[in-house]
Amino acid sequence: MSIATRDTNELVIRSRGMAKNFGSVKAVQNLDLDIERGKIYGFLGPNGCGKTTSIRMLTGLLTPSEGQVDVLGMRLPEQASKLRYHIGYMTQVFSMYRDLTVRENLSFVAKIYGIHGTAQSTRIDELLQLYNLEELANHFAGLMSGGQRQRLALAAAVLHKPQLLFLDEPTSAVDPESRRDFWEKLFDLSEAGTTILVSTHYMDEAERCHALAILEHGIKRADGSPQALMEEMNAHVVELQSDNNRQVKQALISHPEVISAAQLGTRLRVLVDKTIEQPDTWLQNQLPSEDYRSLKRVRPSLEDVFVTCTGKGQG
Ligand SMILES: Nc1ncnc2c1ncn2[C@@H]1O[C@H](COP(=O)(O)OP(=O)(O)OP(=O)(O)O)[C@@H](O)[C@H]1O
Repeated sequence: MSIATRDTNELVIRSRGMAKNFGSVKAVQNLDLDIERGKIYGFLGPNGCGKTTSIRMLTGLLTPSEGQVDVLGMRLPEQASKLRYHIGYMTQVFSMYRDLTVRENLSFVAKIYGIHGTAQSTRIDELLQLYNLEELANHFAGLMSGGQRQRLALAAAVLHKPQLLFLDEPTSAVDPESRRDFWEKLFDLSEAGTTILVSTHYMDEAERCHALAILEHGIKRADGSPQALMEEMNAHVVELQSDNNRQVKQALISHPEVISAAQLGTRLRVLVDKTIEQPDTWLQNQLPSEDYRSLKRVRPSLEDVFVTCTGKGQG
């Protein structure tokens, strides 16, 4: 059965056991994904965890070493050339021509997709307006700011109205305000039915996704909605205030039950293994009372989930 013919919770991307080896480097291992239509799905992980390699396999640009991959009902790599007309891909590195103007770049992309004449100029005018590029239409892409380039790259990626959009770390070179505006555009696209797969190493960005996978060393450590990941996290979070945080931290991380103790200004955010039923009482028993001024349980964040499932414990 073609997976694109289901009408409820239709899967746009389904992979089983997807893997890629580069010689002895296992860039992606045994990756299972189920991504539903219209959702914004995130790949969260540090540099080198396999985000780009996974995206390149899902776009059909790279052949997996192993596994079964279906995207928009097309089997990869066999149907990769057909898939290309139905997806948009915004690469990590700015890939527009720097010595062409904004309009010329968009016109070039339109021609690749066979959009000519009035259809082309109408669509380009629409995109210039939508992505706030009208006044920059005749500017050279190479002379624009990070935020402007990003808007141009997004306009180019959606020019042919793809059903599925891949964005590889799209906001790493832009300021917070441009990031916020960019995410507004992504929600507009999602609302209109476009499925978006976005990779990031920013926690706040991952938290905006409908669902995400946390990747480390090419392995999926966890997946689900940000809310579910936080609720199901394998640790309790306790914050304490102390006058000698450095020392208290050292004392705490010597306990195997303490997954991490991270200093945040004057606070220490401590992740305690879920097997400890009363983490606040347990911590009080481990520390002399003069070592802290206050100690309380707090709600987990996505960063806590990331630390817990990747073992990045001593941060
Ligand atoms: N063409 C290649 N040849 C050899 N090794 C590669 C190749 N492409 C990626 N790798 C290796 O595969 C691993 C995953 O890389 P990948 O680029 O997918 O990670 P990433 O999460 O996207 O990181 P970044 O954000 O830095 O791009 C890394 O160890 C990388 O060095």
